[in-house]
Amino acid sequence: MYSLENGRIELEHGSIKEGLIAIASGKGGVGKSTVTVNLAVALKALGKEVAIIDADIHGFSIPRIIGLSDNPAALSEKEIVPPEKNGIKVMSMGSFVDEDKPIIWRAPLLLGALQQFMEDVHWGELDYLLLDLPPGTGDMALNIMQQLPHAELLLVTTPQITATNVAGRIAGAADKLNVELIGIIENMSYYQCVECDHKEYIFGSGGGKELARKLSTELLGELPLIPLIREGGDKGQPLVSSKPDSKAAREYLSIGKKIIDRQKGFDPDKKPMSLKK
Ligand SMILES: Nc1ncnc2c1ncn2[C@@H]1O[C@H](COP(=O)(O)OP(=O)(O)OP(=O)(O)O)[C@@H](O)[C@H]1O
Repeated sequence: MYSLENGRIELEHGSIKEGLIAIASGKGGVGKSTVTVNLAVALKALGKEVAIIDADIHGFSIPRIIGLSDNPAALSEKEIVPPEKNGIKVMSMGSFVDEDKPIIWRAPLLLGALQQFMEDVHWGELDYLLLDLPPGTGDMALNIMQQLPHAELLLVTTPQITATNVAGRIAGAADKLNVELIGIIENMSYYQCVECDHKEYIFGSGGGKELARKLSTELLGELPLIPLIREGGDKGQPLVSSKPDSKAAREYLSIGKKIIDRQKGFDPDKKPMSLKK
């Protein structure tokens, strides 16, 4: 599917220098796709070349959140040019897998689509490739991690105890697959009143911190629950690009910096697998 040379991932039509990051959550609706897009925009603002693969089989929402309307272009059967928005290349498996099909029929197609994306897409020279995983500890998320042994895991959770418990489970499964955990992003940490700035901890507090402690990893940031983030996602104008000076955008930039600062090469002893097409 890819090879490793001089500490970077070499693809058929490009390379990844700094990170192949799988973004996961224990359950749906915690804001994983919203976080993926805003983090990508933050990394781009910090000077990195970034691309996203939308592999969330339960709803391919990345194109909507980033505001992408273009489709990939096929140069030939084995060469695909990805569409771009805000300088970020995006490939959504939704363009290749019929969204009306029940999930059990979509799932097997996804691994084939993932291999095709890694091999046939003109990614160019990337610093980061972010992968929006299906939520939960289902086979899909684990299968994808198994295919991409150099992917590292970034967990998104809300502070709620039920969310952090299931998020912990996916981290445990990743650990068994020898996938490294980068850290935890707590989303919807608190609601901040636009009138008086008062913070309300709607889903409780401290869940992300506690999970990070349990998993011996870092809590990379705590993002507020604010209408601006939801509106940005609905309009296809991610907050980090439309309101870069907002407190939430600055939190995303701080998370992006932490990810960049921890940069280390890809482990040459891990071997990628190829699937039969
Ligand atoms: N911090 C936030 N503040 C306000 N709204 C948010 C925030 N994060 C996400 N949302 C909103 O919550 C909803 C769910 O977000 P999103 O689709 O990103 O979740 P998800 O975890 O990817 O869900 P799934 O995996 O089930 O598709 C969306 O309407 C999104 O705009």
